[in-house]
Amino acid sequence: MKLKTIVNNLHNIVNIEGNLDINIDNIVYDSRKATENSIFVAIEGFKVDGHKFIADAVDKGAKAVVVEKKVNVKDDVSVIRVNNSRVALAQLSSIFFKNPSEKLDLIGITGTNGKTTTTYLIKSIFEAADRKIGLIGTMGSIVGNEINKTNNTTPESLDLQRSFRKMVDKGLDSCVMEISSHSLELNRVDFSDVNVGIFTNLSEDHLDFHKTLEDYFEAKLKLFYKTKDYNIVNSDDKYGKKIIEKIKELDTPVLTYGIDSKADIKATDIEYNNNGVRYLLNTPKGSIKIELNIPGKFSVYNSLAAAACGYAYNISLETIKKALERVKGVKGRFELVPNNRDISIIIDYAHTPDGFKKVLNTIEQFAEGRKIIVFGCGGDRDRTKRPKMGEIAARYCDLSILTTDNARSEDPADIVEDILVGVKKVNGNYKIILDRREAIKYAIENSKPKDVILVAGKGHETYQIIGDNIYLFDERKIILEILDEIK
Ligand SMILES: CC(=O)N[C@H]1[C@@H](OP(=O)(O)OP(=O)(O)OC[C@H]2O[C@@H](n3ccc(=O)[nH]c3=O)[C@H](O)[C@@H]2O)O[C@H](CO)[C@@H](O)[C@@H]1O[C@H](C)C(=O)N[C@@H](C)C(=O)N[C@H](CCC(=O)O)C(=O)O
Ligand SMILES: Nc1ncnc2c1ncn2[C@@H]1O[C@H](COP(=O)(O)OP(=O)(O)OP(=O)(O)O)[C@@H](O)[C@H]1O
Repeated sequence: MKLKTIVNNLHNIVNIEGNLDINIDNIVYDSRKATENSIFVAIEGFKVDGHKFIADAVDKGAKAVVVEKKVNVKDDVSVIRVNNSRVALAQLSSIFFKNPSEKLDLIGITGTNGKTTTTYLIKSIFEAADRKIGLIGTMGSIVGNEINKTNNTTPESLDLQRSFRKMVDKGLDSCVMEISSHSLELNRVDFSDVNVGIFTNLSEDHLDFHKTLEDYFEAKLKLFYKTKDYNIVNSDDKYGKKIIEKIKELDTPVLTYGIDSKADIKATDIEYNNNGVRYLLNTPKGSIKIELNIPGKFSVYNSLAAAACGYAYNISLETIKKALERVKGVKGRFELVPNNRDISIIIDYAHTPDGFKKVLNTIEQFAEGRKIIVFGCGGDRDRTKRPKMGEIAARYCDLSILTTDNARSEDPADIVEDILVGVKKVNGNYKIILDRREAIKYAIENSKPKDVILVAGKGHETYQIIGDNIYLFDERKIILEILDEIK
């Protein structure tokens, strides 16, 4: 594609120097990935300034650079100066890949908890309706049978547009994706043509990045001003109510869902058990019984959001029912590990105070024995949530075993100290075992029949990040190994 074709439509240009009549074969935002005839977009990041790597990108063959600052480059390199490199990257990428999101029904889900699960439920509903749908989120991107790991829950705009292009080329007609608050703040989904926006809930998380809960809310809110066809909002959630109030003047219609509030899509007659939930799904077009194979009230919410999305696309209630009922759960989300000790061992990705409350509430609905939790908190991430998670664990559980999560550059013992503040506040019963494998082993060895052990925080992840090293740590395999060792 000619550079001028890309640049002519670019917003926010401050200045252009150099030849635009050149061919561009690639766009990169990481100099290390620059190739012959590429455009390098220099981003001032949180850790380093991409402008420092312009010479590196040019050495590797970049013929144009997009910058925010004045720079000196070789004469044969074109320089496009813009107001905001991240926004420019999003637009360049969309143009370069020929606006692929316009050819997809794009459904974006935002919220603190439930995004991943809801994407999988929607995928199931669309597939049951014979739609061809791709998925992008924490567990990677799925295009047909191909699953690719992604660096972020919501990838950088360039990677996102490339995935959309792939979906269109492979004949998919829709895509469901998680839209993190970071991605909304950092313009990763700018120039993506979003049809439906879904809000699950909002509670404390990521306060290292957003600073206040209000900023976090404002970031999430942006999604609902981008959508064309529907906004689907949880009307039981305090922030969901705020969103409904704010967006009611927009042309995009709002569909609400909930259990306790007046909602368009509503669950009634709910019955919980340790394997799932039954409820009556009520919609403006009628009601139908749902038997979900994922336990907990939060699963009712996630399935209501997914059902509302199916409803928005005119998918029949029978199809929605069939699709929801065939989902057996998502890896690492309330995943039960089979054992013959008559205990329940649950692996769950809950890693926020709200996630903890929800998952422990669910356990309380069926637990007959003691409740034991094994968990740590991530290093180099929001520290404010550590004592809160400690307090919640100690309030709900008979024993909290404090251990290591992805400690990253922090000392695991320091992280545990932060958690301990909350545990001690409510005089919780605790034990510290920093080695996560040993912590899990202790929990299992010291359990009695009917006890419930929740191993929280890592969910689907199969590794542990300690310092700069990534160690293999597949919790489900490790639990099975331990069960074998101690049988
Ligand atoms: C805080 C944050 O969001 N950071 C994101 C940001 O990185 P950054 O701005 O810090 O980048 P940097 O390392 O300073 O580098 C600046 C620029 O120089 C470039 N560079 C760097 C080195 C070099 O040799 N050459 C070069 O060109 C880099 O490619 C980059 O373009 O831009 C990168 C590229 O898009 C992201 O991968 C990175 O996400 C990091 C990995 C991250 O941890 N993000 C988290 C906080 C995040 O976004 N999480 C949400 C999910 C949250 C949830 O719901 O759980 C998500 O959507 O993933
Ligand atoms: N609707 C919900 N409300 C509260 N907690 C939930 C909800 N859905 C799931 N959870 C809890 O949060 C954990 C994470 O769920 P899920 O991965 O679906 O959320 P997410 O929004 O994708 O989170 P992340 O982006 O951090 O992966 C689950 O394992 C469960 O314990």
